[in-house]
Amino acid sequence: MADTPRRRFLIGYALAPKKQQSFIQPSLVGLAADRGIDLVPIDPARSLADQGPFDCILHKLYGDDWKAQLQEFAARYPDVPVVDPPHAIERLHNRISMLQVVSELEIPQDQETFGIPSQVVIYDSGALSNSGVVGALRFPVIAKPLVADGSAKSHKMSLIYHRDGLLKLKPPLVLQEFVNHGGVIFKVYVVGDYVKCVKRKSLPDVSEEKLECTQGSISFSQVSNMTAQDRTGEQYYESMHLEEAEMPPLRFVTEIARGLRRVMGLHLFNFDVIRDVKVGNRYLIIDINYFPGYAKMPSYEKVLTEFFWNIVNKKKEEDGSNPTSNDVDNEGEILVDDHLGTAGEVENVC
Ligand SMILES: O=P(O)(O)O[C@@H]1[C@@H](OP(=O)(O)O)[C@H](OP(=O)(O)O)[C@H](O)[C@H](OP(=O)(O)O)[C@H]1OP(=O)(O)O
Ligand SMILES: Nc1ncnc2c1ncn2[C@@H]1O[C@H](COP(=O)(O)OP(=O)(O)O)[C@@H](O)[C@H]1O
Ligand SMILES: [Mg+2]
Ligand SMILES: [Mg+2]
Repeated sequence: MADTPRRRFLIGYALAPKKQQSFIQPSLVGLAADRGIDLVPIDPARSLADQGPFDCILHKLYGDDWKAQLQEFAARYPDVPVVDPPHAIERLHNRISMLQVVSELEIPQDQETFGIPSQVVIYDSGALSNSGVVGALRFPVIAKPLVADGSAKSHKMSLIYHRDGLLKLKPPLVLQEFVNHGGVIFKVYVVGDYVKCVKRKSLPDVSEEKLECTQGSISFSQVSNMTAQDRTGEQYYESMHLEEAEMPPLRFVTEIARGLRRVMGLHLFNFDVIRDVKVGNRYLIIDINYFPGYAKMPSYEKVLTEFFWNIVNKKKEEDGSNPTSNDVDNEGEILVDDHLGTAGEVENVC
């Protein structure tokens, strides 16, 4: 007797063209197809509810029209998961509400502690010269656009050495104390119950001497995404030995990832963590991003395919039955495959 054909699942994705190009690689589409999952593009210009039928919607699009489309879809197909719900993503579009979630985490802080850098939000230019507002901040500070909506503008930042450097800034923005962290940033990628921490180059430390003799400010954008070419001529980056930087403890980043996931109700995000050089066991979360650049994660195809499989098969991520395995290639990075609810499964395969 012939085998019953295996059921196929349809995941519709709605992504900006650049994101589609980086994320929807033939290798991902192929691996997912081997597991019975077809990834198909959604046309956002057409009614979403009239496309499909889908077993899951995957998206990173914003705007009221798209939100209305998702709402209409959810009303018609309440059982189809939308990864992730717009209301949960939206708190990441503001750099204040984004980091408020960190204070909601209930994680014991024994060997390591965590938090966020001191910061103030500035809505109007007058506040930039108001001692009552900026007086409590220690310089240098980083000025970040308040809005984090994925636009190039929302990534444009300045490192400000002194108070007079604040005056040319354009609110609304967040002024956040710059914390010396040895020029290394840890990016923790979360895919459902899967957590992976990698290290990247960051801004160099600012010494007291440098602070005293430096005027004004410098502008930068997406430092950890810079290529070697972007940095040509900068001796600092050439002299840095990223591979020597110690990783944060696995259990610690995994607990934070798990806590953030629970508080935010998101499946797909990453967060940026720095380690305070002055207090070696203190970690600061400085940024949380929805649906980041997963294609930069080694074996992202496998991790994402397992995630899709769990979603369409309605596997509870907490039940320990997630088949995501630890055997993916990790190229010297920390890889944690955290089956929520099952203790002691954190693994360092560096
Ligand atoms: O494009 P990539 O691969 O650099 O990914 C970007 C992320 O880089 P990362 O994975 O953290 O190194 C990037 O992370 P950072 O903000 O640079 O920490 C953002 O998530 C960015 O999305 P958006 O512009 O904020 O909507 C991400 O951009 P999109 O891919 O979503 O456009
Ligand atoms: N408080 C801080 N102290 C030291 N460096 C920081 C701080 N905040 C940001 N940075 C540096 O600036 C970069 C960009 O800031 P981030 O908040 O991650 O913005 P983006 O959303 O554009 O990635 C970080 O990757 C890190 O290198
Ligand atoms: Mg960042
Ligand atoms: Mg960001």
